[in-house]
Amino acid sequence: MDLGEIRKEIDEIDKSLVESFEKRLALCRDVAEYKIKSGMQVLDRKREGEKLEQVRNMASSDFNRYGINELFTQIMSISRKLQYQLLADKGVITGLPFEMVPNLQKSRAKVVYQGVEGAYSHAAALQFFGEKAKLFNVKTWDDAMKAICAGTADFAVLPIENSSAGSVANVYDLLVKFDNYIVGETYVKVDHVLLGLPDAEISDIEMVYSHPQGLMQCSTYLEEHREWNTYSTSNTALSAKRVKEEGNKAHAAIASEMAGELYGLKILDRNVMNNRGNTTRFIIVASRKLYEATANKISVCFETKHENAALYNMLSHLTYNGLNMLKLESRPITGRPWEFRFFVDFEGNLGDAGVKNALRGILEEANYFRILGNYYTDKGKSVYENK
Ligand SMILES: C=C(O[C@@H]1C=C(C(=O)O)C=C[C@H]1O)C(=O)O
Repeated sequence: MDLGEIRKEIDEIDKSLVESFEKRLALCRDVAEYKIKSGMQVLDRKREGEKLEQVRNMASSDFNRYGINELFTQIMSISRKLQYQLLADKGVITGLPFEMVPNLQKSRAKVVYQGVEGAYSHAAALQFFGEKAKLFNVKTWDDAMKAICAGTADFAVLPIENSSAGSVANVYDLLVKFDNYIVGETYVKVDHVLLGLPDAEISDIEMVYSHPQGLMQCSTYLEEHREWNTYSTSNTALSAKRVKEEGNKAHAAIASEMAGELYGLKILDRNVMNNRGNTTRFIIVASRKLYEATANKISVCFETKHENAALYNMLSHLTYNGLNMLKLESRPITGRPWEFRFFVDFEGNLGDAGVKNALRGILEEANYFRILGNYYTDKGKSVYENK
């Protein structure tokens, strides 16, 4: 047979596939009407499982069985998405339990950060809230979360990821542990320096203190000085404070220039980071479900069934609704070895129809689901363009 003729035959088959697909979707619309009236859920796992088995059995080879399984998984997923849209149009999917506010009340807010004065979290809090806010610090990130739950602070400022060391895993876990919400974010340029006592020289150094993230972000520099011991502290600024208090010329800290000034230390070396564009993204967390009208980024967290294509199917809700994913993170679920909880950031506002539709789909199909917040991002432009 000639190629042109084979393709003509394929075109005929595709035409009938499209016709059948459209007929099938029209029936799914009827199913949606039925579900709206009866209050039934869109997803029916049992029916889908039986359907897949039925169509797999119709195929004539293992290769085709696999293909048919994949094809029908997608067809049913599209059918569900159509139904969610219809439910949204009919007002069955109502607004989300988040309150839109014109702006966050920043200027006189009570703001908590972890660490001591001079820490990068302190710089982030100042950058986001300005000088008029009432800032205070606590020992741990957990304490910061508790402060907003208790109402002693309106907002907490927590580091969530660094451009070279990656995600701050514990903060992701705290977002699940506490019923608090992300209402903003801010990017801080992290310019680490090596700090020592005023009379110390670089040749005196034997021990370097810093937060584990600080040590990680300067790993190449520290590799060049293998003779130095490193010691983790709970905060970069605290490591500077410790060098000052110990008064030992052999001790140095990796921290910010601001921390060096605050604790009267000398800069022994600059540009000690692996990456000069080193930046940390901080989230602003509150106990209320608020979002600003200008919010353009959504963070959610979900758990899926531990089965083939589970994550792929969840993320297809974003694809199908034209939503751009910004980040995917996973964290182990305590007590369930090798099972993971996923954190997804994507672009959008909770008022957008596409966003509501995607969230509805994920909500129905996930084992666990939470919207962590909707907030404004400039994607770090303020840092990269101004400095
Ligand atoms: C169409 C339905 O809704 C969903 C989609 C299905 C499909 O496309 O075959 C099957 C089950 C449901 O998850 C239905 O309930 O029959």
